[in-house]
Amino acid sequence: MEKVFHLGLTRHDLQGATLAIVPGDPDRSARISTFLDNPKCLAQTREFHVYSGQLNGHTVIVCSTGIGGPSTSIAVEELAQLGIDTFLRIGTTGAIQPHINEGDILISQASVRLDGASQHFAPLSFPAVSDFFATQALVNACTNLGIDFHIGITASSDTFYPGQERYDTYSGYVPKSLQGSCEEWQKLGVMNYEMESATLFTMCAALGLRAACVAGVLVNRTKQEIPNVDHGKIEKQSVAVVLEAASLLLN
Ligand SMILES: O=P(O)(O)O[C@H]1O[C@H](CO)[C@@H](O)[C@H]1O
Ligand SMILES: O=c1cc[nH]c(=O)[nH]1
Repeated sequence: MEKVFHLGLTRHDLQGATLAIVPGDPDRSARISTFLDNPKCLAQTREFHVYSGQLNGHTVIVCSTGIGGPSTSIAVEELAQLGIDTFLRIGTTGAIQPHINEGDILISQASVRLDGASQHFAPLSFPAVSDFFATQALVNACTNLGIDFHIGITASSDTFYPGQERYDTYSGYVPKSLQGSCEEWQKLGVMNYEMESATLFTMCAALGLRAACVAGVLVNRTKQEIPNVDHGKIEKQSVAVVLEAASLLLN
């Protein structure tokens, strides 16, 4: 059986799994796996930390994507070759609407394509839209767990600094084309910034795969730039949501 290029795994290793939970952070992969029965580390290569485990008797994969579209596209392409057709991203994010609080849960219905990788899958006129049923599962998961959430549009950028209009303390430089972009997204009702959903949604929609995205808010950028929150607490809630959504989709 053929191994895929980066993950170095075969279909046999995934034991028939069809659903993957995809965080950005490799360490989050390991933490999520501890909530599965019989967790097993399948691979740790570059930013891709891959685990398998059982959720209500179904095999589930957890695979970190690293930061940004290019590595996300590799993880998704290779997991799809191994039999995965459903991708649930669990991330962290920065809110840009004043009514969204730190610690809130955001579900991305669709994303503004501020990335480059998605254009390798479909032209910019093609929407970065989540899968309706996978997103509905995230909504139902929040309802079942009694967790409040916001659902809406996410701006998904290749860069953390200029693409999210951050004026860093080194150069303070954001190119003209991105100056004022945050205010524009705010006016258009965009909830937040993160860095993978545009690639994930576009490529999955283009390739006939299902994708959804949930994120915990680390910072509200209308109030401050540097997070001052308990990351563990925020992660705990979003992990609970993604695991419940995975259970709903698998049953
Ligand atoms: O916490 P993760 O899943 O990595 O998500 C967010 O955090 C990273 C930036 O700090 C980007 O990957 C962004 O999308
Ligand atoms: O503001 C933020 C916070 C987390 N991740 C992002 O991409 N942006």
